[in-house]
Amino acid sequence: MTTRTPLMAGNWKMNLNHLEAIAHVQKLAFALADKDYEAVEVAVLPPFTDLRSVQTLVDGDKLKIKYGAQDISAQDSGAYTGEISGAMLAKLKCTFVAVGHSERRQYHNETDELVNAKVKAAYKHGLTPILCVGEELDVREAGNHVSHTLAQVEGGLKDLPAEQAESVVIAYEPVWAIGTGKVCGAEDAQEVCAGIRAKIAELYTQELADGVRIQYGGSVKSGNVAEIMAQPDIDGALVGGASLDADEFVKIVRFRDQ
Ligand SMILES: O=C[C@H](O)COP(=O)(O)O
Repeated sequence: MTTRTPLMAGNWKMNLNHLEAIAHVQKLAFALADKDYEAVEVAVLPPFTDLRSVQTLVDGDKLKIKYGAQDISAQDSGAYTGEISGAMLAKLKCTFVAVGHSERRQYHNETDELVNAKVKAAYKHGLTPILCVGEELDVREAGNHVSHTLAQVEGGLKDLPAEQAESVVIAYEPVWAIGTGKVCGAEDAQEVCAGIRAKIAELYTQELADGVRIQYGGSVKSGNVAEIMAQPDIDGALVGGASLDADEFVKIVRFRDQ
């Protein structure tokens, strides 16, 4: 049986300036240092303006916490005002980059085609994309949540070679559960995550799909993380609001203790 190391990632969204970021990561590192958390990968996704400060801290103190960006340009360089390239993120030694978060899809009209180009840009620069997918409330109510989400997975991975797809992280985030306090039931989330794994097996191989990590995101807290992580096809969490509270995020990382 394939063992997948859980990935607990905090997506700070547009919160915490670079000074607050340093204090926050120091707090996380201190709180996590007193107990072995080797079996869980921990990452933070700060705003772009914090990344250099986080890199300096992580490098300087040799922290095990990984970090990444919340978005990436599909372009390599040039006249794209406001965009940040994969090369820039790689230079800051980012490990991860979130791609296609629902807030990017909703507020910046990101399509599956653009998301796919961003996934490819991430790999081009040695970054691991966290491909975010998930349905809106009306889609869930119409019973089309699985097909909708699988279409986003297929679109995001289009023409991606197996040697890249094998390391992709998929984050299933039902849009109606993001920041609302409404958690998708663990079994409902499992249903979709199992579907995602089956779709990846169909696109590639079962062996490849068995190694891909699938996160759940949407109002994850210390109080519900254990039940979510107990699902066989859920390998981590993409945590928004609760990741801004260092003590709460540490509890989420230590989901096995909850
Ligand atoms: O990327 C994280 C998700 O959007 C979840 O956010 P949330 O934990 O605040 O619901």
